[in-house]
Amino acid sequence: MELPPKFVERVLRDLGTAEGRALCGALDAPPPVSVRLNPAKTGTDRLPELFPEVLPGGPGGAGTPQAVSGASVSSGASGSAAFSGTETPPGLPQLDVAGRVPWCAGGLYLASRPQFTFDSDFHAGAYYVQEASSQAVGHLLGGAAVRGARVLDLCAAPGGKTTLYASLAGPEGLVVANEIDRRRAAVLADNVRKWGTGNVVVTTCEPRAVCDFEAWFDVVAVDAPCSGEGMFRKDPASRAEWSEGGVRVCAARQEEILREAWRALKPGGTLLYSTCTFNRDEDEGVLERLLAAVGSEAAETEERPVDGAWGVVCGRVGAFRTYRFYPHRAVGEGFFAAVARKAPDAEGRMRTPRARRAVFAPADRATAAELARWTLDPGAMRFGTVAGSCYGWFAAQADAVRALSEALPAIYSGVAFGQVFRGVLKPDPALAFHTGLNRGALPVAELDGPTAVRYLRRQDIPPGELAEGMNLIAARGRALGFAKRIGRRVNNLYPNSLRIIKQD
Ligand SMILES: C[S@@+](CC[C@H](N)C(=O)[O-])C[C@H]1O[C@@H](n2cnc3c(N)ncnc32)[C@H](O)[C@@H]1O
Repeated sequence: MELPPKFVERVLRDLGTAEGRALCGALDAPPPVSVRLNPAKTGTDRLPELFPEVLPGGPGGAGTPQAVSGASVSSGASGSAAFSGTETPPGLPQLDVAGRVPWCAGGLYLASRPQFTFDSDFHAGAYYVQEASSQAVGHLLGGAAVRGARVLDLCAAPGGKTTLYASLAGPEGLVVANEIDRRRAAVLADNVRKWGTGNVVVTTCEPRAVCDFEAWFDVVAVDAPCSGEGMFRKDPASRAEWSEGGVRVCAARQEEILREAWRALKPGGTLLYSTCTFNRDEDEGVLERLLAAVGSEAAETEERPVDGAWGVVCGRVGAFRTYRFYPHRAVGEGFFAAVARKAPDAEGRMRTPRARRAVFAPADRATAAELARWTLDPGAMRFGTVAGSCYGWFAAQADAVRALSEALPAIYSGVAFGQVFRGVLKPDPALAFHTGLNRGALPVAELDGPTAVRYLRRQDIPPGELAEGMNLIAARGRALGFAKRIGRRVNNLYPNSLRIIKQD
């Protein structure tokens, strides 16, 4: 499928012939494959800080950016330790690593595309398959600055960025991941469960409804639905869907979403706007129109260091710093991101919408004691029940989760523990993925690779390694779910909705 002629015409006009041709050429080249490790499940946190100047052996190599007419290529701090890009991170021997994603700790380029479907670590939430440019959002938000923050991810499915924010926010923070499309929201909730951080609420509603939580969030991220020009390489079918009219429709929708996002942001909070498209109308144009609406003095600049070797094209729109990832310059798909802070003295009083219904009931003492047995840090959690199932939420944000869940359609929050019958927990599959699960609460059965795939297919597995009763099922030490042995029989409790159906 050819690139849309109108797109090519525009790119050559906007970027100049040489640059425009380089971009179009890159869109016809094979895409790099990248993943982002889950620090709570792979020990990435024990690796050195990862901003090398050159990607050793990375696909295409980061190279040194050339001058771009009409745009500045910033060179900021080049970061710290050099490391070998061929070094394999601990615990993931099956991934053939070709280099580090320089702007994201835990981001890895792979030398080839493995069959993720048959990798138990993929199902354990040990990593997320995420294109590299998108992984920059953590760095652009200031990385560690997100710890303990209340983050709204307004257009969140399938959850690539949500899981990154969840890792950064930690147990003191909270990520509200909203997705307007219910089916996509269900996939988002699955990915959130697998990531296992326990600090996410998944809602499914229009941006306006979430943003009625005015001046509530320290960070609002809008990864807007867009015309997807940056996906022309990874998803060639998207070329057929593109049109100039589509660009205009997207730009109008983005403007609306961004205005809502601004309402939800606390004065002093950070807004991150991103798209996977290249055109000005959906990128800089949307920011210009936001600033015209809210007043340019309502936004302040937040600077982020960008290493010249990354190949990112930096610019500005008023207070917004902008970052363009072109596939012929940076190793990743096309991506645009912009960051600014709402001025601390900007208008905005915190407003919490009224509860529509009571959702949570407190857990009684015996139930709470049983749930506490299953978690490593019960003191940090608050337990309750929702429609007869037990949940745990980190105490630091439990009141916020309650307020959100009572006013919005929330489809998942915190950690689903399961149901308690006669004082004993029948664990929910989500509890296996929770990084705070106390493995001392039950026997752990470690499966070999082929048996793990049988388990993930929800097929029968031999009772060999299992103790009588409930077992946590793991492969390579990473939890996948639960199974119950009754004599010679094993009840495979892996959820039907998650099971592998693909044939070898
Ligand atoms: C670029 S995708 C988000 C990708 C996601 N942030 C990630 O990293 O995995 C944009 C999302 O916006 C949603 N969307 C579509 N129309 C919308 C609207 N009018 N308001 C809010 N979100 C919308 C789409 O369903 C889609 O899931």
